[in-house]
Amino acid sequence: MAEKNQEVGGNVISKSIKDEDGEFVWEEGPNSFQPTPAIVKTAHELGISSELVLADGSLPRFVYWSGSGAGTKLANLHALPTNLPGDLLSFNLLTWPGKIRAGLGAIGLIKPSPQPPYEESIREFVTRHLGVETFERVIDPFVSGVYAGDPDELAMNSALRKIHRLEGLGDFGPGLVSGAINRFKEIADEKSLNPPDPEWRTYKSGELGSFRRGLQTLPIAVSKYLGPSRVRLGHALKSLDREPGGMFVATFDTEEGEKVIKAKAVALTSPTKTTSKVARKLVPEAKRLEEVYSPPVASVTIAYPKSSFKDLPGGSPSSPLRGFGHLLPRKMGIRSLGTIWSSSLFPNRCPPDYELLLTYIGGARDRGIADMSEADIVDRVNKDVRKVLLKDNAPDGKLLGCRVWPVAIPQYRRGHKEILEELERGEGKVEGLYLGGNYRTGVAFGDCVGFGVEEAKKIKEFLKKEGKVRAKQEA
Ligand SMILES: Cc1cc2nc3c(=O)[nH]c(=O)nc-3n(C[C@H](O)[C@H](O)[C@H](O)COP(=O)(O)OP(=O)(O)OC[C@H]3O[C@@H](n4cnc5c(N)ncnc54)[C@H](O)[C@@H]3O)c2cc1C
Ligand SMILES: C=Cc1c2[nH]c(c1C)Cc1[nH]c(c(CCC(=O)O)c1C)Cc1[nH]c(c(C)c1CCC(=O)O)Cc1[nH]c(c(C)c1C=C)C2
Repeated sequence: MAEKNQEVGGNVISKSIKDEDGEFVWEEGPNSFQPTPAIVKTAHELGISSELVLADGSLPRFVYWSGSGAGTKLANLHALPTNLPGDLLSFNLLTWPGKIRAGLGAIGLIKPSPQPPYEESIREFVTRHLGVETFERVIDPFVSGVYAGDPDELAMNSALRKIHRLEGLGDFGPGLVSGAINRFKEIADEKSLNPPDPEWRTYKSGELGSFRRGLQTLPIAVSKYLGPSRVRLGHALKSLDREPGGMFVATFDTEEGEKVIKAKAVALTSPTKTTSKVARKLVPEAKRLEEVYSPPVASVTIAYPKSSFKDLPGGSPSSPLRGFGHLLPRKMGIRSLGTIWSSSLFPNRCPPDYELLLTYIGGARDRGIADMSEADIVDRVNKDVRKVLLKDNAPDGKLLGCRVWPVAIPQYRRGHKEILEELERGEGKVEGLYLGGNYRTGVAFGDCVGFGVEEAKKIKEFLKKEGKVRAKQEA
């Protein structure tokens, strides 16, 4: 394995410090994952199952919405429904007309207008099915909370493809609910065909995962398993060729100068910019990866004393935060995208007198974040957190980390599907080359792990076949 940086994990970076107040553990990239069989299996095989921590799936995801028709809620925080349809009665982020429009659209009693003859954006699809209000108050913040994206640019069939599929999946009507019922049946069938191994850590649907010392535990465990001789840090791939005999020739820039490594198979999981440059000699279609845009996002972690918090839904003075976090719809005019309530999600992330918050700011609709100084970003985040969660007289919090990701999350925009289809055709012509990475696998941490596990099986098969062919040739 070769990696440009001096540590493994890519954008999965977990940090900790101990100071006079106690210990703080935080994330500078992703904060959690939805558990999948591939993650719990990998954790089991690496011997880190006991490090897995699972957050209660019922912790609410809040949306901040003040004024214009929403019912009142403590601190203007509205919990998104987790139990359908039960939670819908108390769900007052939407007005009654908004709820009725969404409900009738979802069950197909308001027939959605036909799909347009071009790739639809998320805004177009959702508005067609569920109405404008659901888009602005629920889906707009959701898109921030997954892609830091622009719902006018993201293509529904690529960015939210599982939901997009529901449109054609239903047996009894055009609504998404009809499709969802069939999808639930498919999921149940898939589960019964591939039951989890009883030795793997079990999890319930809706729970969120991490590791006791943060997400980076997983890539660190992989690199320990491989051992130092097979993990080459500080190796920046600059070109990839192939010898006439079939061996790949990878050339790296390192601190000690240029190094060349030869291999029978190569899995290239670098971000689009690098893959586009390095792979295009062997796969000309990789040039199109230049078109994939990844906006800047900054992550800011600040700890505040528990006494600083307002009265919040589900909170108490000894435990003011109870939830996953809150998202900020663009209509609210608050610059930050949302805040993860890290210490409410996972245990021991900070000393008992504190709460730990991770705020993301920037994204496709706020590209200017890349040009701001860290001090200005932190100042903005502090003001935004104060507005939603803190008492007016709360003292400044303890800043733990601010990291600007200039190229954060690939946007699955219109045309993305076609770029990937071309890439797949090109890749298919170069035996032994495997292209991965979050521009292709899905952006979720779990998607990346799942794709990696499946690709590893293919590579193993390829090397086995290759070994047999060579042995035959040599005999
Ligand atoms: C701020 C942020 C928050 C997120 N939050 C979540 C979340 O809460 N939950 C979730 O599921 N997902 C989240 N994600 C998404 C998820 O973390 C990523 O999609 C996933 O981790 C990407 O993995 P990757 O291996 O494809 O890419 P990366 O992690 O970017 O890895 C690519 C690697 O390639 C290396 N590299 C680059 N160029 C070269 C070269 N020339 N030679 C050698 N190596 C090179 C890089 O150094 C890097 O290590 C978040 C992402 C970001 C940025
Ligand atoms: C506000 C910015 C961001 C926050 N998280 C991310 C960004 C850009 C990145 C991200 N978050 C999730 C995923 C994985 C998606 C998946 O398919 O599993 C990614 C790439 C998970 C996620 N986060 C939120 C939701 C609703 C989801 C989907 C799955 C789930 O419900 O768990 C909500 C959320 N994200 C952020 C905040 C502040 C937030 C608040 C409720 C931050």
